[in-house]
This record gives sequence, structure tokens and C-alpha cells, in this order.
Amino acid sequence: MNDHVLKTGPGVAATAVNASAAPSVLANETTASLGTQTVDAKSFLDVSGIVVRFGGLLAVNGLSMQVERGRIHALIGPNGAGKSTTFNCISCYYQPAQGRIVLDGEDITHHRPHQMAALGVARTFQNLELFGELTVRENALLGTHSHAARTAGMMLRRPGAEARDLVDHLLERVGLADHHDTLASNLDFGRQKMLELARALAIKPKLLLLDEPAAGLRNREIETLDRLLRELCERDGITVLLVEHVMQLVMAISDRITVMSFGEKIAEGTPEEVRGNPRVIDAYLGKGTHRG
Ligand SMILES: Nc1ncnc2c1ncn2[C@@H]1O[C@H](COP(=O)(O)OP(=O)(O)OP(=O)(O)O)[C@@H](O)[C@H]1O
Repeated sequence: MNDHVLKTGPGVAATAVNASAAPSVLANETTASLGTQTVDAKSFLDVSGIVVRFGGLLAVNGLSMQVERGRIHALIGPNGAGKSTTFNCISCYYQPAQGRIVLDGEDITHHRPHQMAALGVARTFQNLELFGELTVRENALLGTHSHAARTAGMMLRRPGAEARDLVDHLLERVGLADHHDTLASNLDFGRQKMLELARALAIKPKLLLLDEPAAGLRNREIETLDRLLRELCERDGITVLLVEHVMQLVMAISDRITVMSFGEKIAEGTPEEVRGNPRVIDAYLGKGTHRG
């Protein structure tokens, strides 16, 4: 049990949605389908020259990166590199002092987190945002619930058959089919992370932002996550951007990797390109150049 990571109040901070705007994805032929997304070569997410300061600290210094539609893109770097800050800008929890963030052609630099719903963006958090006193199914339904609230203004409306089917299907996909009625607080940590992922998927995202999805997972759970993320990308067409320290996962699944150190991008490329990059090796060995 991980009480310290469980929320106790209402509200779905972890997810944002718009099913109608977010073509979907699930793999079966039922109404639970998340839909089918059109994949083209155009950059889906375009981060351009963002700057974030915390008082005198330059946390992100002119970072630019492009994420292609339907790909898995990882943002990595040593502790304090500026990854979470960048992630928070992309999900509109922070607004950069300079620079621009464009998602699918729309400038979202100064959007608010709740506006990401309409753009089909879901995110998970480093510290899980589950509701410990609710069941697994109820937690997952909150994703669809927030969609209903946005589209129909009916937060308290009972979930329809389509939402229930979708959630059941998602819980099966993340390996929680046998835990529908378990309280979230009674799940082990690995299953709690999978539940948070299912809830994010319940909003039918086009872009899935994952903050350290493999942190605290055992090897077998990481292998499951590996398979699931590939499937979400390849079969369901979801674009995935993850911040992650578990290199086993990053190197295995990423189409492209952006490496940050001291607030700046120091490398970018395929796993093979990044792995052998001397600046990356240097940064991870703690010899990176400090920012001014
Ligand atoms: N809210 C904040 N107020 C002040 N400083 C902050 C804040 N958030 C982050 N920082 C600082 O900004 C820098 C970048 O932090 P950030 O959390 O983005 O790094 P990170 O790469 O995500 O690190 P980690 O891998 O440890 O999570 C660090 O020096 C951090 O201490």
C-alpha cells in the first residue's frame, strides 16, 4: 500500500480529455475502442526555445524539441536537468517565460491544464494521483467522467455503457481485470501505476505524457509496461512522451530521445545515437557544464 501517494479528495488532476477530439485507439472491435488515429510525418508537438526560471535559477534554458505523431519520445537527463519542468510546461502546469509550445498546430504556450482536455492530452504524475478510497473501476471511470463533465456538464452522471465497456477493456489491457472492485489503496505499487495509466487512457488521449512510468516497478512490470507502450503507439496511434530514468525501458522503446543537462538540450537522436554520445556520458557521470 502506498498511502503517501494517494489522493483523498475528488477531482481528476491527472487527466484531461476530449473523446470527440481524440480519435482513439483500442485494439479490439468493440465499442471500447479508443479509435484509430491518422499518422502523418508532421511534428505533433513543437517546443521552441522555452525558458523557465525559479527566482534566480534557470531551470530550462531555451529548450527546443519536436515530437513526431504516433512515436515514443523520451526526455532524459540527470537529476535536476529540467525534465519535469519542461514536462510541466508541455502539460500547461507551468508557463515558460520565453518560447512557444505548439500542439497539433495550436499554440498552447499559455493554455491552462484544464484546456488540455479539449486537445486530447492525458498525463500521469511521478507521485500517483489515485483516490485510495475508491475502487479500481471507479478510479478508471474518473477519466471518462471528466470527459462527460467537459462535454455535458454532468460530473455526477452515471457512466454509460460505453464508458463502462471502455474502462473494463482498459483494465484488462493493463492487467487489472481481476481487480475491478479492489480499493486503489489496497493495490501494490506496480498495479497502482497501471491503474493511473488506465485512467489516463480512459480519456482517449492523442498525446500521453508519462512522468517516470517505470519508477519503482519490478523488472517484470517494466517488461509489461514496455509491451503496453509499444502497443499504444503502434496499434493505437497514440503519441507518447515520457520522462524516465529507467534506461532499460527508454532504450528499448523510444523512437527518439532528447537529453537534457542543466536546463539545456545536450543531445537528441535515436537510442543508438544517444547512447554513445560523449556529452551524454559526461552528463551522467556528473561532469556536465554548469549553467550560468
Ligand atoms: N517549483 C520549483 N521551485 C524552485 N526550483 C525548482 C522548482 N521545480 C524545480 N526546481 C529546480 O529546477 C531545476 C530543474 O528541476 P526539474 O525537477 O525540472 O529537474 P528534473 O530533470 O525533472 O529532475 P529529476 O530527475 O530529479 O526529477 C532543479 O534545480 C530544481 O531544483
